[in-house]
Amino acid sequence: MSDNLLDVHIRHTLHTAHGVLPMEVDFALARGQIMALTGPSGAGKTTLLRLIAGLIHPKTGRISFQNDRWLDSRTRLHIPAQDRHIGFVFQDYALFPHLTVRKNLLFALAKNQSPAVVDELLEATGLAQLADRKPAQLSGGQQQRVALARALVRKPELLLMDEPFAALDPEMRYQLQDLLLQLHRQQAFSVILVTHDMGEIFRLADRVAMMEKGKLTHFGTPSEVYLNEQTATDGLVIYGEVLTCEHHEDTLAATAWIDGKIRRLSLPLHYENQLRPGVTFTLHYAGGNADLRIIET
Ligand SMILES: Nc1ncnc2c1ncn2[C@@H]1O[C@H](COP(=O)(O)OP(=O)(O)OP(=O)(O)O)[C@@H](O)[C@H]1O
Repeated sequence: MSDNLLDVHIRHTLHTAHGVLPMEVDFALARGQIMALTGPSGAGKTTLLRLIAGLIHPKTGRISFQNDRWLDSRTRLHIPAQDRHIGFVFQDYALFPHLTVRKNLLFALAKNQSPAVVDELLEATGLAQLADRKPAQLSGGQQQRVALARALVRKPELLLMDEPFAALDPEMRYQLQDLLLQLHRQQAFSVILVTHDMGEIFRLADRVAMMEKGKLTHFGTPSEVYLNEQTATDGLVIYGEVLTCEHHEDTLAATAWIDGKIRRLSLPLHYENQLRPGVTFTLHYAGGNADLRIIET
């Protein structure tokens, strides 16, 4: 069996406000990986998700999933969306407003599938106490938990998420990212996640695909894609947000979002407990002495 879960080669035409734009996308996603799909508005990110899901037909292309072919324009093969093993999560939750949380999940069951999975997911997503409420009686974060649980009812091996946490406040976004990572560890599905949030990319993604005007311009790990300059910070007072932090021999190697760029910082080990991802800080770094102040988490 191939290590690639998903293999995508698509040629399509985007009909933009400024005219027709050719879309050309080729990439492979390995089993269990989380891929962030990012890039400016109108680049074609949502269209790519819809093409992978089978909701729209490309002009030409091939898509394989595990050992199955979902699409092959040469043989006119097009497996319909409902027969591709995919879960979907959108920014606006897209829940049925007239159904309770439990019924929203039950509605997603496949024919002959045991409803036991619904209770498992309600438990795993912390929704068991809210199962009899309707979506309007839930916060945005709770509604997105329901949407995530519902997307996992059929135990998909691929989850497509279109800016799923963008409408949530930072704390709720962080909680939902954690929940996604936890479910991902337990169930080992792969994810393609459209996001503009740099913290989210570094926190969640194994791979980043950057898209512009219908084409992938960069593909690689977050560090490969974003970290192409090292910064001398000696003597500077800087303000930033921690993205990652890990031991590197006898120092802490952190990446941080500073002045609209990703920077690499080398800091004394004793800051380890303070420098968690998501923390914002000021740092005065001079001659090997770093004076770090945490602003908020
Ligand atoms: N089915 C389609 N076929 C061809 N073109 C489309 C289709 N759907 C949308 N478009 C056009 O393709 C362009 C890209 O749209 P898309 O929604 O994929 O961008 P996006 O990168 O997701 O942007 P955003 O970040 O704003 O959501 C837009 O100009 C849009 O009008």
